[in-house]
Amino acid sequence: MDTSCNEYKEYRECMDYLDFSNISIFLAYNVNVDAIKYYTSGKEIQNLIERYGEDDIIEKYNEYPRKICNPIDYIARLIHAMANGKPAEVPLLDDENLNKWFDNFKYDEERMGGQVGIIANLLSILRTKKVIAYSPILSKKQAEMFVDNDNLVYPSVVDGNLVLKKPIESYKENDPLKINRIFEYKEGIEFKLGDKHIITPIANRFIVASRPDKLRLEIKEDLKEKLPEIGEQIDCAIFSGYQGIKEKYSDGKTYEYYFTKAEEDLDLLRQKNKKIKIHLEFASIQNINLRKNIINRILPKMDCLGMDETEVGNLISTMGYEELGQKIIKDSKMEDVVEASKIIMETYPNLELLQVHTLYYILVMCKKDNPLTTKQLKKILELATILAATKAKLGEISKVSDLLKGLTVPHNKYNELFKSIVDNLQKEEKYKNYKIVATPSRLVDVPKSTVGLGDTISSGAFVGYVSLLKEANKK
Ligand SMILES: Nc1ncnc2c1ncn2[C@@H]1O[C@H](COP(=O)(O)O)[C@@H](O)[C@H]1O
Ligand SMILES: O=P(O)(O)OC[C@H]1O[C@](O)(COP(=O)(O)O)[C@@H](O)[C@@H]1O
Ligand SMILES: [Mg+2]
Repeated sequence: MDTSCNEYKEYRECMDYLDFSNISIFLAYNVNVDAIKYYTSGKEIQNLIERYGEDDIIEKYNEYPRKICNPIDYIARLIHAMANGKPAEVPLLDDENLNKWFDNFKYDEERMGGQVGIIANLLSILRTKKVIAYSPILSKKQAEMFVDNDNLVYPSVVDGNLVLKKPIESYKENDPLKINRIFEYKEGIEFKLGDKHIITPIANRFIVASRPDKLRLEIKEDLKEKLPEIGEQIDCAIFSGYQGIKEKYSDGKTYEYYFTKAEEDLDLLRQKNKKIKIHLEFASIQNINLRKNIINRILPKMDCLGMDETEVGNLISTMGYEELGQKIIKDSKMEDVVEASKIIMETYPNLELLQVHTLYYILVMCKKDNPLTTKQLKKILELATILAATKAKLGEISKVSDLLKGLTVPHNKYNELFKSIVDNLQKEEKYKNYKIVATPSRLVDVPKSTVGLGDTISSGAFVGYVSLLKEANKK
């Protein structure tokens, strides 16, 4: 490559911001296999509609099922997602026949999935000092999907001692495998439902998330005792996957039990190291009761929060701001997202950084006295857009130099507009105690895939933040 070209200079500058070699991180809880099917034309959707009956699908479409209990629920929610072009994830009933029905699709590829799986591989490739990735189950196939680097380890307890070994040396022969089905669709796919003529407005993904009864979102007792020791070895942590908690399990345990455990995990991790920064990656949580529990019990223990536009809309609606939430889900206007962010930060003063990624912009809000400058925050967001564009283009980021591909994707056309919105908001009296920083996305027109882009953005921005904070605190 010509090292005197602008692209290379930008790449070098980006690399200066991408020095994660001073950061050790703990990740919990969700890892799975993403089985991905690409819908490339409306014909397949039209066939599904004909096969399962248009009237029944329309009825379900209007009902808006929050759990997939049969093929019609699936088709109805898939159509919703495709019509809006918004990211969506719906849990699947844990039922053998339904799983068999989903197995009948021809999946185009299998990939590492789940916030922990995606983030662990990314941060390992980006040369983070140490990545300790935990999930309650680790089968051989799952372990093989982790990148085989020395900086990526899985925690176990052997003879009463904490042992950090590569995932491939840590799997358990009888552990089950969790598979989520991902339905990716392109922009411009056309089909009809009743009198609706649907054209997908943008490429996006619809996730059918498995919720096996056997999988419990928790850190097993022996390892839990070691959390204070893990805490001493890390600078930060990302917790995710709470959307996988079920209200009730076959042995009578309930969500209350698992949320209590989850709260304990966070306290234990911080027990001997109060400086750790902890990020929550929010997700699509269909069940309102579970969403409330995540908000009321987990959010107050977090330092940083990351979410997409639908998730911020759902979060703020659940906090009682229904109208604002609906507006954000529909239009994702920056002014509304900033208003919601302020409400969230005021309600949860423990939050020092809030990050929202939308199709057209990525935004952070923090308190005015945050030690990082606006310029530094902007650079972190810039890095996040390059990571997202690279993954959107290639499907996977396999090496640092792949980021050159992301750099060739220009910012979208709303750069000046976003800049003036942020400048105006920042002048408003009500935001005088906050820093608001935004950058336009580098939108890939025809992405290879979109699943995992949010995890990529959030982890890149969060670790970039912690890394710069660590440097700033040294001075
Ligand atoms: N086609 C795309 N090119 C670049 N970046 C994209 C593209 N589509 C989506 N994005 C970004 O990824 C997040 C998705 O976040 P989720 O948490 O996975 O919903 C989106 O907000 C864009 O910033
Ligand atoms: O809720 P679950 O079953 O843990 O699954 C989370 C899903 O979200 C993902 O982590 C992707 O998230 P994003 O697209 O928001 O980055 C998938 O890989 C995974 O299938
Ligand atoms: Mg996401």
